[in-house]
Amino acid sequence: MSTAYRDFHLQPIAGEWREGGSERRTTVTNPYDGSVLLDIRLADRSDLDAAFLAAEKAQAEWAATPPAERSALLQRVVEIFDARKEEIIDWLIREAGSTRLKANVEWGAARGITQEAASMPGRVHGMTLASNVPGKENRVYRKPLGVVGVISPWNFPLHLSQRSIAPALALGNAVVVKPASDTPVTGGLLLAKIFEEAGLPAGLLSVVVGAGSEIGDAFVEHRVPRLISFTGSTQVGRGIGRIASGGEHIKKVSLELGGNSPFVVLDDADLDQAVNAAAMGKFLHQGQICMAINRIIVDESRYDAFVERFVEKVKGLRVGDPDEMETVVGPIINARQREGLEEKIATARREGASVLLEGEIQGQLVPPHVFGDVTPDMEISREEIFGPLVGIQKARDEAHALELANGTEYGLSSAVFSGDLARGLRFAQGIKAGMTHVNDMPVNDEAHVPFGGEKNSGLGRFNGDWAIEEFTTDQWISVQHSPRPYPF
Ligand SMILES: NC(=O)C1=CN([C@@H]2O[C@H](COP(=O)(O)OP(=O)(O)OC[C@H]3O[C@@H](n4cnc5c(N)ncnc54)[C@H](O)[C@@H]3O)[C@@H](O)[C@H]2O)C=CC1
Ligand SMILES: O=C(O)c1ccc(O)c(O)c1
Repeated sequence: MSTAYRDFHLQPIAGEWREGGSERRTTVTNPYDGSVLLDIRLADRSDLDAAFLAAEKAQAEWAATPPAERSALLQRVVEIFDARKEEIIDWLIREAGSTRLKANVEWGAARGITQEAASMPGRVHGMTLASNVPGKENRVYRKPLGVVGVISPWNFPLHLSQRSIAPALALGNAVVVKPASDTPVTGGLLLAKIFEEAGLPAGLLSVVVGAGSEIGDAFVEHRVPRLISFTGSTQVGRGIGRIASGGEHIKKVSLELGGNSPFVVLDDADLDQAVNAAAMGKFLHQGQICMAINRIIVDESRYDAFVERFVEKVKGLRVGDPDEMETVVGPIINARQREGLEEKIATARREGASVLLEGEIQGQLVPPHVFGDVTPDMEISREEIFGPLVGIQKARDEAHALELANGTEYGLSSAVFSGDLARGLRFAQGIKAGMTHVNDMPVNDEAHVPFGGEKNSGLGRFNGDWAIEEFTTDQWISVQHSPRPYPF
């Protein structure tokens, strides 16, 4: 059994593990018990420069590596995920406040996208196209972008970094990652250790642990990255989109942003199935998932029955120590997020929502709160909650339910329950979102299926062929086989 990884106070920058150069340090704590996990000196702009320049230097040789060699390396990463599963899960519990249940889900998602990425090197294809110019042959070469900058959030830190890192490397790119300050280990440092153990050549993967406010803009503005793959809030994503597409060094940008998932229960839904899906889709990871249910919309004919069964189900959810298998609702990641949830609870009450379920907040543990008689203009409907709170709205009929479902700036994930699958599919096709699930919760992600949002939930798609599109680019090369006559 390999010894557990250590020295996470150091960062893998330009092929060496070293202390950051900033004057600033950050202390990473366990959100459940407040214990200090590590103290790390942050990276500064010179670290950022070194990381990007080393990536640029190493990338050309990596891109020329035979696809089978790149696939084999990703396969070794999968094997290390298996060998170190308990170590990875333990870090997700201690650093990200994941329940053991969620940590297993996240380990599986990150392993799954790594396995999918291992198949990508052999799936890249160019094409030849006939030409209208006599004697010309048109060739389209599909090439890696070069260096990819990845910025990831704290909620599913391992998977939301890996779903960019693994495909980008598999396709011949080099990568520099900036994880969220709350989760530097599971958001990047742990993955760097795994790729290093798998034999990834030095310089191809750097992790810069720094405050978004200190190195964030410099990261996006830098000359080297050809794509910024960002996952995070819509607010931050807007700024990144502006710099990437409008700064001195224009580059591609992929934005996976906030969500406000509607969970619609039509009048012919199986209520028990809907209640179970709603509980899981709302309270997994204490609701800190971009796809999590943000609004429950129930046909008024089923509202009372749904509320009664849902509240009864949620009352039984275990809140507490994330390390225990039975725990469903663990800690909120930090004080700022918890305070935001306290404000959302107060605002829901002030705006007239009825309290169907509440509980005492203890430390970072916020028990499930359920509000009834919610209207679309209330903050708890309009804004992303990102916590274990939910409001339930009444729909007059199917058309009103669809109007409510589409009535926000977001369009990431969504769900609809109906006893008639054709009806459910028709309803789903009317929802303006990147992802919709009929008779299931909106929290779904499969490594070969396109993941992403519409409207203010972002731009681009992850997974499968969509990742190949995202992390490569086309070059048209024409070959003039016979002299071309020009008019002058
Ligand atoms: N669409 C999706 O797939 C997902 C979206 N999210 C969204 O992320 C949010 C929660 O995660 P947070 O980490 O709090 O989001 P955030 O937007 O505050 O931070 C995300 C990342 O951006 C970095 N950052 C902050 N300011 C920056 C700047 N000026 N330049 C460059 N980087 C900067 C942060 O350090 C972090 O690494 C929620 O809104 C959630 O909906 C979270 C997970 C997945
Ligand atoms: O955005 C998220 O929170 C999130 C969580 C889990 C996933 O598998 C995913 O693709 C996104």
